[in-house]
Amino acid sequence: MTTTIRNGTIVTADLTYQADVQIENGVITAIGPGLKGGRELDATGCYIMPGGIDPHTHLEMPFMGTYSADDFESGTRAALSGGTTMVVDFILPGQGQGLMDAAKAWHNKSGRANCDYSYHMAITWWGQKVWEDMEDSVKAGITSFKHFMAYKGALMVNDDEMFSSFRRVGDLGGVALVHAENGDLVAELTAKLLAEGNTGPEAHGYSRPPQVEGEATNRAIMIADMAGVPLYVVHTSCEEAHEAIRRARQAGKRVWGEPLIQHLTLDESEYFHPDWDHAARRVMSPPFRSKDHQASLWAGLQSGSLSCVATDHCAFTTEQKRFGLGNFSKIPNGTGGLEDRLPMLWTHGVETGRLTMNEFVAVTSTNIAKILNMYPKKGAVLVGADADLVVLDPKASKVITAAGQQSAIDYNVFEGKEVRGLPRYTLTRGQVAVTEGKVTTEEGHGRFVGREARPAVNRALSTWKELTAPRPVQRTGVPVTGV
Ligand SMILES: NC(=O)NCCC(=O)O
Ligand SMILES: [Zn+2]
Ligand SMILES: [Zn+2]
Repeated sequence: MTTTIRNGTIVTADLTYQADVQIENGVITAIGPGLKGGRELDATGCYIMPGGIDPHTHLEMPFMGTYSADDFESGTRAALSGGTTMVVDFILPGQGQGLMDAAKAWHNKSGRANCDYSYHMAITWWGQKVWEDMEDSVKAGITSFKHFMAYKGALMVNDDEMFSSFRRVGDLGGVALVHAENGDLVAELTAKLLAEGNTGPEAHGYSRPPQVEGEATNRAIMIADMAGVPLYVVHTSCEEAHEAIRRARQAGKRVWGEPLIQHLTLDESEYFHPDWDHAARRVMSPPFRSKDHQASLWAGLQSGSLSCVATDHCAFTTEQKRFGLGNFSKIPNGTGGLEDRLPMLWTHGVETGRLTMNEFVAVTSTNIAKILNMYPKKGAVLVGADADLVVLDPKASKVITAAGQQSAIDYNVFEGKEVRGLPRYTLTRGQVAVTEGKVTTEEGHGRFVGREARPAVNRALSTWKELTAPRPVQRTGVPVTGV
């Protein structure tokens, strides 16, 4: 099956130029002027870009006594509808559960995916079995390992466990990920707020101030440095965390930060809304911050100290959010955004002049493809790359509404926002899944993308560690005192 995208402008992370793109059997086979043949898609006035890659989703995730409402079918349908052609979801082993056992459960769920997907493995407990399974995980193509420094009593791991795990990840050539919030302090602050009668969703933000994120981000960076492992910090939401990442990068450490589209465009005032449901629907961790923090995140994307824009798509219905009526700490944490990430970033990033089009591609697709070692199969418009593409129409606009979305939930945190930069077409491995808002996804079309370990970075880090490791000084002429 041949498809040709004609008359468009190709925009990648480093180039902008006019050319047609030809696709055979899901792969880009030719790029150049005057291509013809097969099914022809007109891209006049549009940009042909690598499809978005969302490195942070939780589809059908067991969490806080329930499951997130979007599964791999509705979640990836929402993704494609908004121009995202790949998601990376988190496998969450239960306490005492083997990593590969949990991976099997995730593979069972993801069989319904409409677009390609990959996984990060969460380290939710520590022991010999986990240490052993981590190698099997890497052999199975799951080479990034997430550590929750928050959610005490549930997913949280302690510093000693994190240090052991980070060293193992380093030895295996993987990447360590962290949810960086100080879980002990969050638990203390939560108990105090509840005891003082602060039970509403606005207290969620007070329970997780920027200091708990800044402290944990800095701690994770230092532990990763000692372990000799590259570190990816998920959902960086505030200047304190960004500052730690910026400083680490300037000092030569291999650290990346990931702001979310929600933190870039929504602020803490949402939690003070008089409607409890409105506020609770926006409860996520870290919480929305002040506009000063937003400015810091935008500056990070502009300067390159922050690398990827994700969603942390973890959507709960209003009914699920109401588990926390009378106690904010029981509101399931998470918001949606898969369908809206690209148009929101285009509108608030490219249209405002904060980002160039090429930077837009870098932070929505190419950077994470490189970090997770799947470039140029993903994240590229190159001959031989998978034809995961978005033909983005910069003039097409819509107003975001829950009624018009693919996600299974009954609201949208971006409700009422007007956006531009919509897909004229979204292609997943060459298959057209979206045509000007009409969604024609195929359940089960998505394939698992296994990733090789990336030992080069880790080898560089461990070579430096080895060179600078403590050594006894060999002295002469000093009397030996024996034991
Ligand atoms: N972010 C959030 O509130 N929910 C999803 C789980 C996580 O990433 O912490
Ligand atoms: Zn998290
Ligand atoms: Zn998450």
